Amino acid sequence: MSTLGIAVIGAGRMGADHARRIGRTAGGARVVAVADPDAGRAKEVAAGLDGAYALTDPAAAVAAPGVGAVLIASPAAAHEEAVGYALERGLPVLCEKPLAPDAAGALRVVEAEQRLGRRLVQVGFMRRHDAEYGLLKELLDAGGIGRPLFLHCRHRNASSPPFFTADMLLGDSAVHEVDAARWLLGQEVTAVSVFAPAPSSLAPEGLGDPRFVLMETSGGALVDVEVFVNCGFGYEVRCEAVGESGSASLGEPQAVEVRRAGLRAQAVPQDFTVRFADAYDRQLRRWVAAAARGGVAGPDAWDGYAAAAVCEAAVASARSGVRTAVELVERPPLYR
Ligand SMILES: NC(=O)c1ccc[n+]([C@@H]2O[C@H](COP(=O)([O-])OP(=O)(O)OC[C@H]3O[C@@H](n4cnc5c(N)ncnc54)[C@H](O)[C@@H]3O)[C@@H](O)[C@H]2O)c1
Ligand SMILES: O[C@H]1[C@H](O)[C@@H](O)[C@H](O)[C@@H](O)[C@H]1O
Repeated sequence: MSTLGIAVIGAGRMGADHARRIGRTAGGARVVAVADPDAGRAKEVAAGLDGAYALTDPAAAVAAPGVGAVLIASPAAAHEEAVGYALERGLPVLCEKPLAPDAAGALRVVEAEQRLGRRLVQVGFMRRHDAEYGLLKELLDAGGIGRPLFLHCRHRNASSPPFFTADMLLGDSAVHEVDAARWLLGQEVTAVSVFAPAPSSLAPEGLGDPRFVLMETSGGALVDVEVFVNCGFGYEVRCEAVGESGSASLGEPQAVEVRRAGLRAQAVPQDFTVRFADAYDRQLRRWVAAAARGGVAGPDAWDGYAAAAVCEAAVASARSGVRTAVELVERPPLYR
């Protein structure tokens, strides 16, 4: 089997992390080019990879000799353009979430794939590759707790980066729960309402952190999400599914429990690269195997579009204070 050459677009935190993982865990692939407008970052990441070269132009990286697939980890606003470079060349793509910052951009990707007549774009909703989420999905699909009535979700980050905005709290963070809910339930989100307590005085001003998101689904379930990106104590993602005949939950701490000095304690992971390390590896292995055959293995461009549309409605609801319906175009046959 020949080795799949990958161009990594965006050499920040996630680009660097994925690039390292490709060499370590995704057999049959290697990074051949790294592109970032910040030449120093591209060089630094490429230097840690055997034989990869650094560029500042994403289009040139995608067109570089030996590139057979593209991993995009630039900021959301740059995703659509980079996906376009890959699709022009018929190359498989793993694009970090969100597929685009708005539904219109994500829909243009769906339309470009339809013109090609092939699904080439996978979106980096890595929770679908997490072992606990996988078990919950199997249980729900098997009817193990009956018809699902509720998903109660919590999404907490220790702190948000300096560039984080109120809209990103929904489009960049809660977007994971939007995708997970659609996937776990096998239903679309039809309406969304966003509520907020008085913002945490410990969060950056103007961020409106935390938020409470309530989603209604096509099958009559309700999904609530606490998104709190400056909780201070660590990274915590939990989900409890409640069905007609039982409940199931994930995200309880997996760490060793220590009893000392009158306390019983377990460490909380400090960020996503720890909590979802296995999921990122599994996502890469599955994508590399599928990309070598010219396809995808996980959430596709339609999923990226549907999630973007829900987040856009959530942003509208957060601004207006009003329940907002989610409008989706008809699902094209390519994604059925
Ligand atoms: N799946 C996850 O758990 C997860 C976690 C963190 C971030 N993300 C996603 O990954 C993406 C990147 O996030 P990050 O935390 O690595 O951000 P980052 O700011 O650390 O890195 C982004 C990099 O992209 C570069 N860049 C800017 N414009 C570019 C362009 N037009 N083309 C190529 N590179 C460009 C920047 O110079 C920077 O080096 C975002 O979409 C984010 O939502 C996903
Ligand atoms: O980009 C990151 C990433 O997607 C994390 O998984 C999520 O927990 C953060 O809230 C988000 O900002």
